[in-house]
Amino acid sequence: MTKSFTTPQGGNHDVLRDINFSVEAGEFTAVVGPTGCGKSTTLSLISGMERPDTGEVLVDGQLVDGLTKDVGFVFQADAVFPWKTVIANVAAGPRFRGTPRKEALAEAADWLGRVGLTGFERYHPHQLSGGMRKRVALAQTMINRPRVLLMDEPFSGLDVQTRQIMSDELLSLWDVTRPSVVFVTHDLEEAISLADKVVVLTAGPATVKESFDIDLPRPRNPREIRHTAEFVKLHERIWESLRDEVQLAYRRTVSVTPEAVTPEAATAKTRD
Ligand SMILES: Nc1ncnc2c1ncn2[C@@H]1O[C@H](COP(=O)(O)OP(=O)(O)OP(=O)(O)O)[C@@H](O)[C@H]1O
Repeated sequence: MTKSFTTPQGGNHDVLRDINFSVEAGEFTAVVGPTGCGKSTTLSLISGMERPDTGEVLVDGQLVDGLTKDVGFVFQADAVFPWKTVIANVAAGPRFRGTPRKEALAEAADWLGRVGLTGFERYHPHQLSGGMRKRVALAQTMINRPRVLLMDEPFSGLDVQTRQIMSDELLSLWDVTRPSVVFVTHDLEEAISLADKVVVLTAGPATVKESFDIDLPRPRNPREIRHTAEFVKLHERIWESLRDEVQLAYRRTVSVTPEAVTPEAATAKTRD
C-alpha cells in the first residue's frame, strides 16, 4: 500500500511506498524503523482509522473498511478514561457492546486479576503508577478479545525495569487469547525479545527493507532471553539492516535548514 499526506505548505509528503507484509494468525510481529518513517501511519491503516491511497489491508481475507471490534489498539499514551474507576475502564468495552453490567464487571475483575491489579478496582487512573495504568490499558483492550492487536510503542515512558516486567506480562496475556500482534517499537531488543518476526522499515517513505524470523524458543522470558548467544546474533544481524536507515533519517534531520523545512525538501537535500 501507499500513503501520502498533504503538507501545511500544500505539497505532497509520501509516507508509505509499496509497503507490504503479512502477519499469520496468532503471530507476534514487531515493526522497527527510524523515527518518523511511518510506523504509526502503518498501524492507522491496519486499524482502519486511515485509508491507504493505493492498496488494501486484509484481516482474515476481509477488506478493512473502517474500525472493527476485531482489531484492538494500545497507544503510547494511556487511552483510559480518567473519570472512571479502574474496573469501569476495563468493563467499558463489554458494556459498550451491551453486556449486562454485572457480567461485564465480573469479566473485568477477571482481567484485572490477570494483570495483577486485584484490589485496585475502585481506584481512579491518576492514583496508579505509569506501569499500573499500562496494565489497565492492556486489560481494557484484551477483554474485547481482539483477533488483531496493534500496539504503538505501548511501553514508552516507562522506566527500563517496568518496561521489562510489562513485556513479560504482555507475553503471558497474549498466550491467553493468542491474537495476531503488530507491535511498533524503537527498541530493537524489545522487538526481538517479544516477537516471532521483526520487520525492518526503511527511512521514509517507508517500505519493508527486510523481515527476520525470530526462532527463539517459547514460552519466553523476555528479560532473560536477551543474554543468550542466539539473541545476540539476531540482534547483530537485524541492527546491521536497521542502522543504515537510522543514520539516513538522522542525516536528514540535521541537514534541514530553516528555509528547507518541508519533508520533500529535506528528502531532496539528502539524496543529492
Ligand atoms: N495526519 C497527518 N497529516 C500529515 N502528515 C502526517 C500525518 N500523520 C503522519 N504524518 C507524517 O508522516 C510521517 C510519518 O509519521 P509516523 O507517525 O507514521 O512515523 P513514525 O515512524 O511512527 O514516527 P515515530 O517513530 O517518531 O513515532 C511524519 O513525517 C509525519 O509528520
